[in-house]
Amino acid sequence: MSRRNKRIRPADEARSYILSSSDKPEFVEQFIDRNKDRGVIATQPVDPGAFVLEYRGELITAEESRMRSYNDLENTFLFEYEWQQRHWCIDASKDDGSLGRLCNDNHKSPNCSMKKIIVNNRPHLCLFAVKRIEIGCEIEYNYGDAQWPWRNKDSKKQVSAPETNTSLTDHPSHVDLNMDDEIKQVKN
Ligand SMILES: C[S@@+](CC[C@H](N)C(=O)[O-])C[C@H]1O[C@@H](n2cnc3c(N)ncnc32)[C@H](O)[C@@H]1O
Repeated sequence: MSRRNKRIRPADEARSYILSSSDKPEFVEQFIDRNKDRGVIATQPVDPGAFVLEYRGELITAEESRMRSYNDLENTFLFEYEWQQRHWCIDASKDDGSLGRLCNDNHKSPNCSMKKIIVNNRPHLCLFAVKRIEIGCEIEYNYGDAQWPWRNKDSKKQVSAPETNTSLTDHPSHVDLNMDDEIKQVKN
């Protein structure tokens, strides 16, 4: 008798967490350091390709996001992307207790990447592992090409003091207009 592979497909797992608006219990929020403040840590090993977390927030058009007023810190919780020839934004500026919005930037060797995943004809953003992630490792992805101040070693001190940090203004949000990994969800 052939053994059935019961491992859930990453896209199906993503869909089920999207629909239940919940996070996988094997990830936890943790204080990282003075510069990053909070981040997200794996409490179980994660296989390459596995679904990690949804970047949950309010789905609005990019035009709408430009009409709203955000402070510099809130701006870093906006993620702009393209879907069906339109520009969209996930506004995760409100702290809803979800973990995806707390994952920090790593443009050199991220362990996750962001993908669009379409559920009930709405584009969601989810993090998937690009390599094995060991217990205790921080979940990190590449915020995109903007000149984020923490990427410049000289601006380290400035980033650690958000109230005086005005350098984010020129780079208001994560922008990934070329994200080509789209997972179309067809299962209902
Ligand atoms: C989307 S939030 C991530 C969650 C944030 N760490 C928190 O505690 O709310 C983006 C902010 O995290 C910090 N951050 C993200 N990646 C960082 C990094 N690699 N180094 C230093 N700070 C980082 C910056 O302050 C940035 O404004």
